[in-house]
Amino acid sequence: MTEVVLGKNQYGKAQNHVVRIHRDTDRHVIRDLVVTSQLRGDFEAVHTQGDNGHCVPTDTQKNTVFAFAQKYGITSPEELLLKLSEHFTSDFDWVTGGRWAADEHAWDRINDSNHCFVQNQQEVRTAVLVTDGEQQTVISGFKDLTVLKSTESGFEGYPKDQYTTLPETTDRIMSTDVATRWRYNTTDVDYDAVYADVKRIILDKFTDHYSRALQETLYLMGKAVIEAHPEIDEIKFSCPNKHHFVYDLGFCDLENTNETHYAADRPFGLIEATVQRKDAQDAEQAWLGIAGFC
Ligand SMILES: O=c1[nH]c(=O)c2[nH]c(=O)[nH]c2[nH]1
Repeated sequence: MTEVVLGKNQYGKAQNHVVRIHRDTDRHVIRDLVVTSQLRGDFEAVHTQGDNGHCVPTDTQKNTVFAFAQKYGITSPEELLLKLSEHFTSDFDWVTGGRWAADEHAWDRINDSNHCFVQNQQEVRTAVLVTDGEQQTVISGFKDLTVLKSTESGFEGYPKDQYTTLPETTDRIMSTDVATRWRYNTTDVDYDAVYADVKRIILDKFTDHYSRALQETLYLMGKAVIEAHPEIDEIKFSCPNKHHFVYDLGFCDLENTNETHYAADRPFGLIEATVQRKDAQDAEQAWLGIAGFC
């Protein structure tokens, strides 16, 4: 007789798109979030017995996201996720944890208007909260922050074999779409302020040195974040190296001294790294469910 058991599971409502206007004064504030709520706990019977007695509907989870946005406002994505987690784990005693995630699109004011906004397409902010019993782990980040430096980057000194054709360079374009996530070692955080500061550090570091490889630049970014923020134990990056090749215009006798480039969209280098506080606690469980490296 083959024995079959239920393994790890979680369920909920994905991608609840909630736009909350804070309109206590004429100067409105907009928070635009896509929120996913998933519960973990004793859901054996719903899977194996057809017994929904423990199955808090995904529809209820969706309603709770919108109700909490209204009731508490959205001060930061992370704080909304923490409220959802505390609610579900305290109101339903078989819910022992879960995973809550939010992507946030930022809006800027048009001409400093009180109520007209233009979407800021710079990056998408991300937040994940994983709750397991008493343990709450918050991982924040962003993706799709496209940056480019037109000089102060090179790549030399690499090993060469019979397959190497890449010429060494001390002056190339370096460009990437920064995707990063960082893990907090506490939930006592001013999430919006730290977010703004981590983004500032990453952009500052991108500019402040001659880069010998994208790897070096990512490490310097991560190191600066960990040094400046004791509440962050590790930060991960996943960054494409968006190659820009100097276009050979010899066919029409035009000189091209590092000016006109062919921006190749593929293949691309893919540079991924974790920078962490030495001796920080391992938190692999919290990273599970994050697609790709980060
Ligand atoms: O910054 C870089 N890192 C690499 O590992 C690499 N490999 C490559 O071909 N070009 C580059 N550039």
